[in-house]
Amino acid sequence: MKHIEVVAGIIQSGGKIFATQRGYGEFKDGWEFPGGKMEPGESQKQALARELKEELAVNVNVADFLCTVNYDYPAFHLTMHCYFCAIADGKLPELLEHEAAKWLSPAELQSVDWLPADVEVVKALEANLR
Ligand SMILES: Nc1nc2c([nH]c(=O)n2[C@@H]2O[C@H](COP(=O)(O)OP(=O)(O)OP(=O)(O)O)[C@@H](O)[C@H]2O)c(=O)[nH]1
Repeated sequence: MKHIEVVAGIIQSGGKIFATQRGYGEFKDGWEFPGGKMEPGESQKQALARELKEELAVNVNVADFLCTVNYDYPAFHLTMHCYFCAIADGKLPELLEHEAAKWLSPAELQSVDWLPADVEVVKALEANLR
């Protein structure tokens, strides 16, 4: 089966977490942590900073590792590495590719319809924030 390796960012600001809604493709309308596929030669943290800049025009400092999740979708196996991120310069994300975004408090994390692979990430995040 096809294997996709992705890095995703849990952007934190003012005690809230940034969630984005996919605007296109098979998983359109699902909520996720922004990020994307690694390119050859990149570290996970370099890939994540690049993807967040491309998708959200945001400069982040990639901080602590949260978790790696593995999930079998019908068409591919996903490995996703998740890191906390802080906005580097105070400039908030802009939605260049996503259709919507929300800043969620820890208590609101279950209020959006996460992609299947993200359910595990949200559990790890809730445990980490507790
Ligand atoms: N970025 C990201 N992708 C996720 C998450 N959860 C999850 O299942 N995925 C899946 O991981 C796959 C790769 O993500 P991607 O951001 O590179 O998505 P994409 O297929 O639109 O790639 P593209 O930007 O190269 O067109 C997608 O199928 C996406 O649905 C998540 O929280 N963040």
